[in-house]
Amino acid sequence: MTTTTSHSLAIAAKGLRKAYGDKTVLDGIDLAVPAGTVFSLLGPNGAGKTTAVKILSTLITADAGDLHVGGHDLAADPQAVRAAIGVTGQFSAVDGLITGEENMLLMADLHHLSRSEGRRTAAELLERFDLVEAAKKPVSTYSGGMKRRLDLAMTLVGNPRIIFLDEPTTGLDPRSRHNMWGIIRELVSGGVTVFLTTQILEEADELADRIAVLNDGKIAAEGSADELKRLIPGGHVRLRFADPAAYQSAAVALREVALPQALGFARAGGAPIDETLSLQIPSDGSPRELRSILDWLDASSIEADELTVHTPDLDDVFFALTGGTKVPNVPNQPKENVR
Ligand SMILES: Nc1ncnc2c1ncn2[C@@H]1O[C@H](COP(=O)(O)OP(=O)(O)OP(=O)(O)O)[C@@H](O)[C@H]1O
Repeated sequence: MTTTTSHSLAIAAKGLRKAYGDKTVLDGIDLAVPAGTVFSLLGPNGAGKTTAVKILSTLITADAGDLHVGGHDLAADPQAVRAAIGVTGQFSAVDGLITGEENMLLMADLHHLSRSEGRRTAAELLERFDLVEAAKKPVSTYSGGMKRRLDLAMTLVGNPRIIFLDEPTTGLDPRSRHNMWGIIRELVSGGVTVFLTTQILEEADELADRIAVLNDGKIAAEGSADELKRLIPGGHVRLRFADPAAYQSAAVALREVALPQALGFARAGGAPIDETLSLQIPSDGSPRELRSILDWLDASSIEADELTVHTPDLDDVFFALTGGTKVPNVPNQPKENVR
């Protein structure tokens, strides 16, 4: 980022502020999104993600901030910004009463395309977004995934180089979500810049080059997914027992046996999680540490029924940075590798 000039930034915000009454939503945040990348803004409900999108896409004005989108000053030339961007998401322009094709043609009209060019663009995009069969049907009959695809297709009519996607896959089933991710990746490989807000941390992990976590009006942390994961502790090995007696003796052994501190056992004994008969041992998940844990289990004649390795994921980052649940004692996290 240090080498990125303001020239190659698709979105640049300095000191962006917005308050509603006495509630400060954005407390002077800085954003820098290089052209052709995906930037994801994460944050708990009400953190101000949509507010940021609305400001940067000219729908509402900021109270303060030096804001540039597509190289244009947002305050001085909002028209030029509007010409450079597309917005889809929570405030979608899709009209459910007319057909998908009619929605597309309406959009082509708004962009002052000629009749033939409008028809050609609509046909191309309907094809690209797998909506040809549905094109002549009212949008009210579309599934959630089809509506999102149409929404994005409509946004692309004006060939924007910067797209704001406000929670683009909320409510979609996993297949539709993955389809949408594929579409977004394709856009980015064509040079489009994507500003993405999402509640789905896996989505940011999958798509974003850089992620910023918004909390209490400030950017709590910013970086690539891997950089953010490295910010917080949370790696551990979890041993699960089917037999309460085996669990008990392992818990006692873990507390009593002097485990080598150098291997990260300083908090040996971890916090027993009673209902799940599980024990956690802080660990970076490296083969060396795993071998050491397995050796210790053998030497202590402890038979665990399951051993899982948990490395910090974006959920952990989110919890840690937004003041949520303590890291890492979150039982039954989905992203574990059972060994
Ligand atoms: N027009 C408005 N008038 C007053 N308060 C508003 C207005 N719009 C948003 N807010 C408040 O500003 C805060 C930020 O809202 P915003 O919709 O930007 O959050 P968000 O991060 O997008 O949340 P979510 O994840 O729930 O969509 C919230 O507390 C919201 O209630």
